[in-house]
Amino acid sequence: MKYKSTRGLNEEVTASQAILNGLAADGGLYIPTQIPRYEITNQRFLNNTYQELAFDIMKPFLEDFSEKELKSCIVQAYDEKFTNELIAPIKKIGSDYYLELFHGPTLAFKDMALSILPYLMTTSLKKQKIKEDVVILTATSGDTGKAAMEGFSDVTHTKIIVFYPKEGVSAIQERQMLTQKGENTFVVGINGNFDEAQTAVKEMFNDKELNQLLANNKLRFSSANSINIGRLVPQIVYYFYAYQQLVLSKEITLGDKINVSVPTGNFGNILAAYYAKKMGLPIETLICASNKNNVLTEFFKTGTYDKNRDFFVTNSPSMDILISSNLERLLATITKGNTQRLNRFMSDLDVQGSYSLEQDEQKELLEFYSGFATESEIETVVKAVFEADKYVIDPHTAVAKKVAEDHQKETNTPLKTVIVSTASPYKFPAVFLGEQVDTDEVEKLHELTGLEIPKSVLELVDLPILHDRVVNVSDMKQSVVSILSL
Ligand SMILES: N[C@@H](CCOP(=O)(O)O)C(=O)O
Repeated sequence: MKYKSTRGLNEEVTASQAILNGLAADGGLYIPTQIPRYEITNQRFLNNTYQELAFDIMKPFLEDFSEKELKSCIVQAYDEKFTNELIAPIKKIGSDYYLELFHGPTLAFKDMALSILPYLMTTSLKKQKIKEDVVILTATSGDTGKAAMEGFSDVTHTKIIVFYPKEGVSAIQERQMLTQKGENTFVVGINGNFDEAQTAVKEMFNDKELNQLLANNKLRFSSANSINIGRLVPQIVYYFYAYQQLVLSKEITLGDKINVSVPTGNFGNILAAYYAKKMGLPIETLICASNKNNVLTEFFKTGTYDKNRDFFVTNSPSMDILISSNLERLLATITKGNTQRLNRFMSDLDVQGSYSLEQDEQKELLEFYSGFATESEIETVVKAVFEADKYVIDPHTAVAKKVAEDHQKETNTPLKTVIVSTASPYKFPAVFLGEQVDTDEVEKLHELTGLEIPKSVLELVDLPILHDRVVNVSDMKQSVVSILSL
């Protein structure tokens, strides 16, 4: 198994090279040259622990990792830093199935991949005999940044620089980032939105002058965003694991189809579900759930992607995104290797802010159902779920729940739908409480719901603020130069 660029660069690289590079040299995203099959009827599937399943699913994607290397990465990643021994438990609430992906150290689904990425990265450095240190450039709308810094904190031969929209994350998300320890961690607020952060980061990856400066200082860039296949591949695992749990609890029979509803921003999480389906997981419909920044809803309904619209800062900030990077990987499947066509889409997106698929290219979109939730719908859902079942969900999960309901109403599907629960409600207490609250006021959520406050949230209030950089978007490159003393 090798990886190639979505944009047609005539070079195939190994998994460890793709992980180290992050982005291909032509600006494209790495995609696997083939998607391996995983038979859920195999003898091991139903008996596997999360860690064992992670090995079986990830191994074919990481062909140049030895069995010993991959097992060591998995064992170090999925350990007691997850507060639930199942790592990614399914909770049946009423007639819903929530796949809880927030039991990691930073309380968001990003921990599922960012707990293992540092190990994959350092193993890749050794495998490729690279003497340079890696600078992980990351753009975040709130969750990736903290999870990436936590994962890479004080990891030798790495430095991590995170850019986040200063006015576009929750108070808890910001405090989580600003209190991050580790000599090698840097976080920079920007006067701009996530799209601007991500675009500038991608530009830096392909900035020849900057890369030369890095090389002169024995450094090289990589990414902790889901554009890196080292982020994407570990995210495939929990879809199989969810299915396994549904079978074991007799909610479904092995072979039954299910739907998954995924809160979607940068399109990485739902793309992992799409890859799981291609590998053989019986998923009928991939429900792409957006917030008010509903560029993807329109895309799946019309075949036109148009980012020329207002950018809203919402109560589900991690999904405040209008340029969903990973959609490029879906386009690579849709265009069936016609990289000229894909490049046309990408340049149209750059130049005019939109592109449209032809009728025959829209067939693959039928795998998806799309919908969105407004801010007030999110609040209503959060409250309704609590009133009905005394279960607290975060606003991103509420988006997935609302769009799953829309899908159910519209299609009357008899299939079970897994709602992907991407963050702890304690990261966004304001939505339940109906008022902005600071870090020292989160017990209000506990008083009203009885939901246990995670230790890491309780500790936040006493941790010192360690980062205070804020820059304009146009100064992001300069801030990297200055942080790295280039
Ligand atoms: N929702 C993300 C945005 C970046 O997405 P990623 O999955 O590509 O890292 C965030 O919380 O930062």
